[in-house]
Amino acid sequence: MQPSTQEQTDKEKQLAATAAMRWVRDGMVIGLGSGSTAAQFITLLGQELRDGKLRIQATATSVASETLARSFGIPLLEPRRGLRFDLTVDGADELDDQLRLIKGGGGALLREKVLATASDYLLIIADSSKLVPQLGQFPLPLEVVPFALPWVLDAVDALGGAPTVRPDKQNNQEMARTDQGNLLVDCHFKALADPEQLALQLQAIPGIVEHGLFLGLASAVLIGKGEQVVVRKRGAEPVNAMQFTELP
Ligand SMILES: O=C[C@H](O)[C@H](O)[C@H](O)COP(=O)(O)O
Repeated sequence: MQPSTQEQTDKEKQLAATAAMRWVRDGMVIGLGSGSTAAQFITLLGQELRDGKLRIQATATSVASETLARSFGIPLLEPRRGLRFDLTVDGADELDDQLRLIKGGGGALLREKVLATASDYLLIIADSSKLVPQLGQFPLPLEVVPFALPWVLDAVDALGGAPTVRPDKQNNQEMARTDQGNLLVDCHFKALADPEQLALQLQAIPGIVEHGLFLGLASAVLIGKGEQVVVRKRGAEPVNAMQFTELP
């Protein structure tokens, strides 16, 4: 029997997360991403740590990832000045061949961008459905301060973003809240002709704490496709992850 699309996607996520373990070195300080693919990576990392094969320290990008990391006894570092990460491993909702990303489908974009920016190496792990010719089919998430919501919606509408406020998963009548207590707005631009320009426009709107465009941040992307995992770097041909040698 052929595996379902969901089974295939899950397998590709698992393969990408497994390949990412090649990037991990003993003693590293690691940023832990959020979402289902990052959770696979945290699980593998936790298992190695439990088996005594690895000593690392980490900081998580969401309460959910922190809880998972704690369940394996991964030592967690609180935010502090000067803290940098040797490596952060995270998922993505969409990515293009220039390693531009849309993130925040799970609402964790703010902490994810903070850690991505404080990292020497951001490794993105994803299944093959995430690689697209042009960003924008996946709604672009914004984290928004509740007081500013009406004006943010007006401003995003004026940019053609057809914004919707994300409902809470458990209770559709309520609005979803981020780990910081802010709201999430999803923008339906459909196709992002100029992500860099859009990022500047969004940054200029008061009340938007962060947007889900991650531009120039990813060092490399690991994509599970079928039985293989390929590494993509900006301006380079994809390489099989097992043969890739430019590890951090
Ligand atoms: O806010 C969530 C994050 O940006 C995730 O990394 C992203 O949504 C991808 O999640 P998944 O690995 O579950 O597809």
